[in-house]
Amino acid sequence: MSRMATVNDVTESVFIRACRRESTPYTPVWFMRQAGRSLPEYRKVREGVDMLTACRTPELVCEITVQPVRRHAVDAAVFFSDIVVPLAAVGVDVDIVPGTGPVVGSPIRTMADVDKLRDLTPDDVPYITEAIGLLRAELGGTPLIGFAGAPFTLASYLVEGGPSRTHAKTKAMIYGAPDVWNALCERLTAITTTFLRVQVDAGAAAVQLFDSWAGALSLHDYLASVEPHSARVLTGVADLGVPRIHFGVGTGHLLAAMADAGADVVGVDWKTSLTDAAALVGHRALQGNLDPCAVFAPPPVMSTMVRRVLDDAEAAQGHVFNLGHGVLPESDPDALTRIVDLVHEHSTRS
Ligand SMILES: Cc1c2[nH]c(c1CCC(=O)O)Cc1[nH]c(c(CCC(=O)O)c1C)Cc1[nH]c(c(CCC(=O)O)c1C)Cc1[nH]c(c(C)c1CCC(=O)O)C2
Repeated sequence: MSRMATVNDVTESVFIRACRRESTPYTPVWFMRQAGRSLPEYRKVREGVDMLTACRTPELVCEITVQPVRRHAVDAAVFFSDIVVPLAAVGVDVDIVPGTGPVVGSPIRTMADVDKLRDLTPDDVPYITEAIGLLRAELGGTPLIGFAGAPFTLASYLVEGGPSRTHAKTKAMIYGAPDVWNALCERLTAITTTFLRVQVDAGAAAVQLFDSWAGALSLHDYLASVEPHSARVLTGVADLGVPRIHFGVGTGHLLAAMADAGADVVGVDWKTSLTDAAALVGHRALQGNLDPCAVFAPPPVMSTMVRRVLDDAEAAQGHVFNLGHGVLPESDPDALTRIVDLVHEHSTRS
């Protein structure tokens, strides 16, 4: 089968094969936030266009998504969008403030607030389908990763009203108003599931569920109040047959639970070694986990750090190389290109 595959068959690409834990000629690599402010060509096309407008402009989304593929020769593209795009599409008053992140005009605190949150339908996001259509033609054999925010990470922005270090108001809702919390997460689960399905239906070859802030929760709270909702999202897209990546930051204590939630690939930040992660997640591929600050290391040190991640990943069957979190805006893009080359060179199997 695979020998018959053409180079344009994304389902047989190195990235998708690694997600499925099949043999690959080398370790595939992409970077979270590879499209973004680290690239001068990104800053140029974003001039005078606010983030949410950019996300709703298919030609711009297509160009920005392809930029890092062109420049770094990464093994996958990640759809240029944001986790709050589906929330804005159902009428939530949310804006993305440069240097801050998502800010919500009327935070959700009560059941009446939750009741105002309506369901997403594919007709709410025609620009997503259109952008992915353009990308399929543009990307050829390079797989496109679609993504969405997991219920907890989305809820945190909605409840806090913006970014939060402690997630105090969100945890107060979990502890003090579990009925409101669960109702909110049920709505977000439906929105997120639809948003992922729209992306796969349009041609995304894999999906990543970002529960970026789940690491702020104890294992007990995660299992009791968050994991069931994320699991419903992941099982809600299982029939689509594309690899599902589940990622969070600071989740060393949650990796087994995040794998059990229904992930094919578990994303790991830089604080947990892939050797330790492999022991926790069982029969799943791993994604990660170079420190995003490795780009600031002198070249020989950076090279050693890349090798260490590849060595640690030998404990896992199936490895997608990535950073442990997103590309920092101040990263030198040439350092990112070097990382791609190093990963390919060091992992080439004869
Ligand atoms: C928590 C979260 C958000 N958005 C996202 C997450 C989960 C991933 C993570 O943990 O980093 C997801 C996201 N946001 C963006 C992508 C693009 C795809 C990629 O290249 O990875 C992805 C995957 C574009 C973006 N989303 C955002 C930018 C920067 C805005 C700009 O370039 O003007 C980009 C490229 C804005 C955004 N949106 C959000 C934040 C925290 C910020 C940064 C605010 C800032 O520092 O200015 C919320």
